[in-house]
Amino acid sequence: MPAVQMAGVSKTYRRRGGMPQKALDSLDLVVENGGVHGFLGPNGSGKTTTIRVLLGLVASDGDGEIRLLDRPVPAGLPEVIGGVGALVETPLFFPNFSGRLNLQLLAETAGVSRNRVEECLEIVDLRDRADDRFKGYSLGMKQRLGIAAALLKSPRLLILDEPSNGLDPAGIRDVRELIRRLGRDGRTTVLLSSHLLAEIQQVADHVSILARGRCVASGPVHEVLAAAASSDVRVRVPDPSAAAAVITGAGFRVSPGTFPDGSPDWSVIVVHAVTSPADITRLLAEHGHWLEELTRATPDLESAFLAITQDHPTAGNPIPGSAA
Ligand SMILES: Nc1ncnc2c1ncn2[C@@H]1O[C@H](COP(=O)(O)OP(=O)(O)OP(=O)(O)O)[C@@H](O)[C@H]1O
Repeated sequence: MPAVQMAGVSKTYRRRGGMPQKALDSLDLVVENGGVHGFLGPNGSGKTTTIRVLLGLVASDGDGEIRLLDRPVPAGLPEVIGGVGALVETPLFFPNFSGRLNLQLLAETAGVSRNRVEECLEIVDLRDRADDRFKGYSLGMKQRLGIAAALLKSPRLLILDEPSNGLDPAGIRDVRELIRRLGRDGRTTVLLSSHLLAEIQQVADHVSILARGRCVASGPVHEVLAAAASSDVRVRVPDPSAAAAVITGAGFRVSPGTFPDGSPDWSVIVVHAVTSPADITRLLAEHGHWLEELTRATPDLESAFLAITQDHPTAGNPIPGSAA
């Protein structure tokens, strides 16, 4: 059974005096058990709302079906919430208490043993600093303590909402390493929400991409990349602008390659939606353009993400013509 199943779930925020905002629009999401499932989407695409709905922190519009660890949400939440650990916002800890004491207090409330506190400190690599005061921790250490707190109850599902937000590069690296380790332990399924493509690409096995409150792509990371890559080819010829005109004239859509800084590189032509690369080779040869190079474009997740979300602009989804 998947850890998370959502089918046709919508959520509209209604604010007094404001336009209703449709944050989730008939969302379908399946998170299979095990490993790290990346939940990727631009700001405002509905990631946090999805997590809040899953945890019963906000109510959906009442349509569709939500199941968490195979129990219906919200009715069955009390049965399964003990098996879910979540880091949704920066957790509150006592600044003058040590990391260890903070965890021990939480463990007592949750009926968790002190041994487990030590295990969790070990998992997040904070044992050496466990007796230091929380307020002296770096942001990355604070975040790792938050993850340790979410792990206390040995959850089957760990939900992390943008855990790298605000961290410096070293903090990001440590949190990334930790998530990787957790995904490999075989007991925990990690649902990792992020707008940072590199983060998802480096740690997730599966990814669901959200745009405007809908899931627009889902599957193993390499398959999502391959699907986005399969129809683009990169072409190098001595006279790119004349060749681009020929290719466009034959009905193909082209765009320039990109330099690492994101600026256009017109020495490379990217031809989109190519079923057979041989068609491009023949077309160019017929017009006297001899190929120096033709390769399938293999975008990183960032390009795939942009291509996939291009048709799904985000920034909230006000419902036209309606008043709150
Ligand atoms: N409490 C709220 N009241 C009204 N609108 C809201 C509320 N919370 C979120 N929204 C709107 O719902 C949409 C989805 O927001 P949400 O926070 O779920 O997206 P997100 O993908 O998590 O974005 P971010 O990465 O910026 O947190 C946005 O348009 C947002 O402005």
